[in-house]
Amino acid sequence: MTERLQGRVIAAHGRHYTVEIEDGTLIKCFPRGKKNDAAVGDYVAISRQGQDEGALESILERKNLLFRSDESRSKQFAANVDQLLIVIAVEPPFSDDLLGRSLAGAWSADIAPVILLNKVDLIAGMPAAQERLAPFRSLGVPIIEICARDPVSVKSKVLPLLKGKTSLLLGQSAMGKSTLLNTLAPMAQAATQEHSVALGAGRHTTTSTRLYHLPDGAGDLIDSPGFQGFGLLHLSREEIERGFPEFSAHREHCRFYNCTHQHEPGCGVLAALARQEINPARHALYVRLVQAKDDHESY
Ligand SMILES: Nc1nc2c(ncn2[C@@H]2O[C@H](COP(=O)(O)OP(=O)(O)OP(=O)(O)O)[C@@H](O)[C@H]2O)c(=O)[nH]1
Ligand SMILES: [Zn+2]
Repeated sequence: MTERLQGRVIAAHGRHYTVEIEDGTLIKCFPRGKKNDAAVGDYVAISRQGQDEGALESILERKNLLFRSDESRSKQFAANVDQLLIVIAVEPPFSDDLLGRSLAGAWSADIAPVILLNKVDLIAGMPAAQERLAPFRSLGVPIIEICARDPVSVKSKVLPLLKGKTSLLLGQSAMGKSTLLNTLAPMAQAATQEHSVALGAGRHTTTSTRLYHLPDGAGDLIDSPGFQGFGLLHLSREEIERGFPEFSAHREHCRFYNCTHQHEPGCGVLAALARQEINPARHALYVRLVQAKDDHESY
């Protein structure tokens, strides 16, 4: 007898998925057919076969789907995300490019980004970090200062943001993402190590994407491996443009309806750039993303 159920994908390991059903039971599911390409966070219909195995029958409608990319391809990795938490640190220096890409990726998928500035106990580095964050602050992105090692700081500043939401945690290596996750969800620690690779000296790094429930119903958190890109190659130019909300008021002044804001005469965005109302680094990132997409498509 097979039983039809619905659940949520909480982990993906190559060809099989861990699906959590309503009563909390974890069911190991294999996709039926080839096109059931589910991502962590997906709500799915399954048919249970035995106590803890089943087949993934279909993916229920998604609110959004995020991709990650390397040089050669984009791969979907998280679905139904309400909020993107981007962990950066006072030290080592974070990448402006990656931060800008993460923000563009979030906005293009209609996800609210929040920057978590970690290691604020390293006070000597604070002025420089604040200066580098100024352009992002002026875009209106909330910047929360934390010390991931300190449970008091994490509980008072991060927990309130998470209630009732699925948040995706993203961070370059060494920013303190694992430390934050372990402070937020102590039970996640064991799981992290189980799904991780030892790097020597007892250090572990995340190798697969996983959804954790925070204690006391505080929210759901998706952790993913350190990232190089934010899967922006699959976006259309219009979607990339949505990743730059500060362009939208100026775009209305473009002479051509299909203006790409790179070289066109009468471009409202370029005019705003010339008046220093748009940050040059942000416009340069936009151009890089559009050109990378064009190169990718003609490849
Ligand atoms: N001073 C200080 N150091 C911290 C803080 N949070 C994390 N660290 C240290 O920063 C280093 C990197 O932290 P991790 O949590 O391993 O970083 P990660 O971002 O998960 O990095 P990967 O595992 O490479 O993905 C470790 O040595 C931590 O002890 C903090 O709030 N203050
Ligand atoms: Zn334009």
